[in-house]
Amino acid sequence: MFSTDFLDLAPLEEAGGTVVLPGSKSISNRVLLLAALSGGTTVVHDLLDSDDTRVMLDALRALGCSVEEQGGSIAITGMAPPPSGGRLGGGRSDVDGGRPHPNPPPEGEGARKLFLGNAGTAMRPLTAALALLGGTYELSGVPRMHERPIGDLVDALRQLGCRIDYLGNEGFPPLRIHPATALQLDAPIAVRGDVSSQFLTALLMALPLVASRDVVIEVVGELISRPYIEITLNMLQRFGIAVRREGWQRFTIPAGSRYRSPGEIHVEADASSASYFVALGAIAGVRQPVRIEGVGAGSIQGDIRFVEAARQMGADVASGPNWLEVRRGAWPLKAVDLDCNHIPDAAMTLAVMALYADGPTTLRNIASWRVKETDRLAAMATELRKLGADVEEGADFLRVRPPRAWSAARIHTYDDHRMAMCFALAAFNPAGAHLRIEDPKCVGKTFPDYFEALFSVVQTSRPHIPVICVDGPTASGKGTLASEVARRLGYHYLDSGALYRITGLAATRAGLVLDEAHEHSIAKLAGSLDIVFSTAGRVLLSGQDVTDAIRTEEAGMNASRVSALPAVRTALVALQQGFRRLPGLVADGRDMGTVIFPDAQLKVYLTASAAQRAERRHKQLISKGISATLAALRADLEARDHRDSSRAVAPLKPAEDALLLDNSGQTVEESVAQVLRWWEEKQPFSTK
Ligand SMILES: Nc1ncnc2c1ncn2[C@@H]1O[C@H](COP(=O)(O)OP(=O)(O)OP(=O)(O)O)[C@@H](O)[C@H]1O
Ligand SMILES: Nc1ccn([C@@H]2O[C@H](COP(=O)(O)O)[C@@H](O)[C@H]2O)c(=O)n1
Repeated sequence: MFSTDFLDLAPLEEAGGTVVLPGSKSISNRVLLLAALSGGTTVVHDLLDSDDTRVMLDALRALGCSVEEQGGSIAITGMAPPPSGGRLGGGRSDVDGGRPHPNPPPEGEGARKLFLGNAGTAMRPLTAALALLGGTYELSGVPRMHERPIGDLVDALRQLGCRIDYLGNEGFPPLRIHPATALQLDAPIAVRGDVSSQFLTALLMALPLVASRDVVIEVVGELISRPYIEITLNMLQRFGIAVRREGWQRFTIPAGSRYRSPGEIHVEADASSASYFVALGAIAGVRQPVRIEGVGAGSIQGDIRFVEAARQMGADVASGPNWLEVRRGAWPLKAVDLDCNHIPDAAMTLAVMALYADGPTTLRNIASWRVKETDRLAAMATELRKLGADVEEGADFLRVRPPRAWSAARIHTYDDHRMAMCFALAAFNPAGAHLRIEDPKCVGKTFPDYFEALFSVVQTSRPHIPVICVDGPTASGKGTLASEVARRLGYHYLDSGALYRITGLAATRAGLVLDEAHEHSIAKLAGSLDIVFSTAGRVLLSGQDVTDAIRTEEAGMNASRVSALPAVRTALVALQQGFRRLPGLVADGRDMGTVIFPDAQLKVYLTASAAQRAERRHKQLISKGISATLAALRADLEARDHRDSSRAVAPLKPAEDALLLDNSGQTVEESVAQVLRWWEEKQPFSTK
């Protein structure tokens, strides 16, 4: 996951390849709660690992469920019934025993506190289940969760006899739940269906816990987002509850319903997450299709119907039971006028596809967007306008006219995963306008590796991929600076010196003398090195860890010797240029800006006085327990600098367009800040 402040997207050109999608959030959180409410153990395969599922798992643990990792799957052992099989919740007389028994708060504590982040799929169903199960709880979340309505659900539960207080604003979390006194199950329970379908879902999942008789739920108003109710009914069926339904207005939980674990259950991939890759294929699947694995025509998720909408806009989609393949069909895409009530989440992706359409696109019946992670109608309109689109925002619709002139834009994401994911698709704009996605880690809610997945199937020409070069003499701090700048920007990092160090080490180990007479043998060796830079910061040569072996002063000197041989340098060019991958690269060395990436967008030539550098290296070695004298170190580095800058090929020197940075008097943070400022000044959406 990209945990940077922002992620800059270079102009993208095409897409093609395969993505395997993570599990559905909607199914994952329903399955977790149902497993917790069932007796015995349920092994859940392909569970989504994201912020919202982590929040649910933490809550279930706090309630006394056992949660165990089992070879990539999760085993949930449900809340046990009370030891005596007796009644729960303060001695209610109308419900039977044997129901799940949440872990009560420790003696003396008022309420068990559950923090549910911004997960509506945890807040709503847990409110209903805990209100019926008994015990005292406080349910809270992030500030936005406290702005998301829950009043209709609380009203429905209060009709039943549940006792729930608002701890902040009336109608919104945080909530305090007390044990109910007596439950009224004889009259139908009325719940509004036109604000969020999660209220009905919450009741459908909670009421089987107390269905000593038929329990009827009546939906007031037009039920929105019906496909999510279909998922709920489907999951309930898998856990032994056969709800009877009359249209979309009346649902009956039969008397004697009781949760039964299916033992094992597979979570299908997220159809809403698939929408970004369906759109990707429609926009950029020019020479090859984008293949999506994990979800397909057989999906139980309503958002799979996004495929129909994408087809209407021109996407060429082939499908199998659990895969989709999407290519560009009509281009530009065809403008549409659509009722999106059945695909509220995925419809956000249509709003971005509309940027590439041949006329205005209208998305209707999307009022529910206003009460999601953010007010998505307002957020969408604001951010689409930044790109140059003409947008009309209605109470429950959005009309998008594609930009006449695209603008580079910083996309604010409002802590809303879907804003980040769908806006990334604007990077294919024909104007090549740059895009900055703010707070990219918000995708962690449902698809933590979204951007990694995206980068694995998109292509662009090399010159579009940003590169920052940091060249300079030894011990000037290039590696320290470059790796930190890469981390802050979410870019790849190339330590080109390590390649020469490895070559020197491999050649020495092969018994080759590091001189001109062996130039071609060393070059041949350099061209065939099996090198891995591990994510843990280790360097492997043919599977062997050489991290420490290449860091000695001797290895540095040997690197300098082999690097003076032109054939060796040539042998390493393609390898180094191969590091230029999306979303960008920071490379440090001696000739990054002059030879390897002459078109780099920013070149920095980093220096410090020889005395400073010798002192830094001295400290570095001493801290590793390696003894050295300042005088010897200074002599060594001056000898190395001399060899590096006087060699015939790619000598150490500043590129003509490099910015000079003498960091003798600077801290590491000051030099990093300086380079990031220079980088920012080069961005098209710079505030300067
Ligand atoms: N601006 C700075 N102020 C103080 N110390 C620094 C600064 N930059 C780097 N250092 C320290 O100097 C030492 C050498 O830095 P680093 O290894 O990054 O240099 P380098 O230029 O990459 O060296 P080489 O070319 O030999 O690989 C490190 O211990 C680092 O923490
Ligand atoms: N682009 C580069 C990088 C390094 N070298 C040579 O390798 C030696 C070791 O580099 P470090 O950055 O790890 O110290 C260095 O002294 C250079 O001789 C190079 O030529 N080109």
